[in-house]
Amino acid sequence: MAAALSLHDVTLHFGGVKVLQDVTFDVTPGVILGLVGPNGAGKTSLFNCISGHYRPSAGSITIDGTEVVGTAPARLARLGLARTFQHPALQLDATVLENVLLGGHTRLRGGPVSWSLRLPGTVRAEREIRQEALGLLDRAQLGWAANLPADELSHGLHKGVELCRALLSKPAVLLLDEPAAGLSHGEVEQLIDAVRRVRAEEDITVVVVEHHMGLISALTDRVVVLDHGRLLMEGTAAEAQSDPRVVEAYLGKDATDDAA
Ligand SMILES: Nc1ncnc2c1ncn2[C@@H]1O[C@H](COP(=O)(O)OP(=O)(O)OP(=O)(O)O)[C@@H](O)[C@H]1O
Repeated sequence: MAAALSLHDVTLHFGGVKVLQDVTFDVTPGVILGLVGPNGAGKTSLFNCISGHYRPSAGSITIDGTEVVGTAPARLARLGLARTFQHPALQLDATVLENVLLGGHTRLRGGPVSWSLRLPGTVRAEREIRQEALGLLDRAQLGWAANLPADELSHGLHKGVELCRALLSKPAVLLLDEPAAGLSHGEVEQLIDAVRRVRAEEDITVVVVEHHMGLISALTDRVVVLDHGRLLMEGTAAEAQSDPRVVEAYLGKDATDDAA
């Protein structure tokens, strides 16, 4: 079930450096939101605040009204948040399937003791989750790689495996951090299709950080533009691309003056 994500006055300081200042926006359930902005704007830092990897210096972040600031990433996963990383974080010596199965962990009831007792409910749930993992890999055209060590796959395929792992947790909110980085043109097209399919088949809210404006235009319902740690504008991708403030943030004031 897609969840609402709300940020209110999120501020992050590293020592004396203000990385994020009073960032406020809402993401409606079921929407794909793009988080864009020039290098160093604070996109990844904001992402890390949402996913619990950074703790904001001030402000509030809620998922369906529940405050999540200060909640550890593992607990956030149980609350329905999943993310991918700019540089896929896979266990390279484990198989592709084993990597995807890590995403199903949050769906198993009980804890290490009941899991190790191999109770019938645990065995049944594990079997179902394994079938779902194989189904996700098949749909991502990665079924052939299920039993290969992740190490043997390319960077582009690692991104696909990471997306399967995130989806196996059945997230209410999915965060994608630069999913197109390092992908070929064809791989970006496949990624766009994959996220569209997820959108059509799952009830899910997606936030995507991305520099690839083709992907942002193709996928997002709305975008939030950050610049120097502040929210610069919010609207559709087309509105953002024609907004003089956004053009100036990306290209610098001189370039916009030249174009005038
Ligand atoms: N752990 C950290 N300690 C100190 N400064 C940091 C840390 N992480 C990020 N910063 C600084 O915060 C600012 C925002 O960085 P961030 O990576 O969030 O930007 P970004 O918009 O994601 O950039 P890019 O598009 O290049 O990935 C930068 O000035 C960066 O140097």
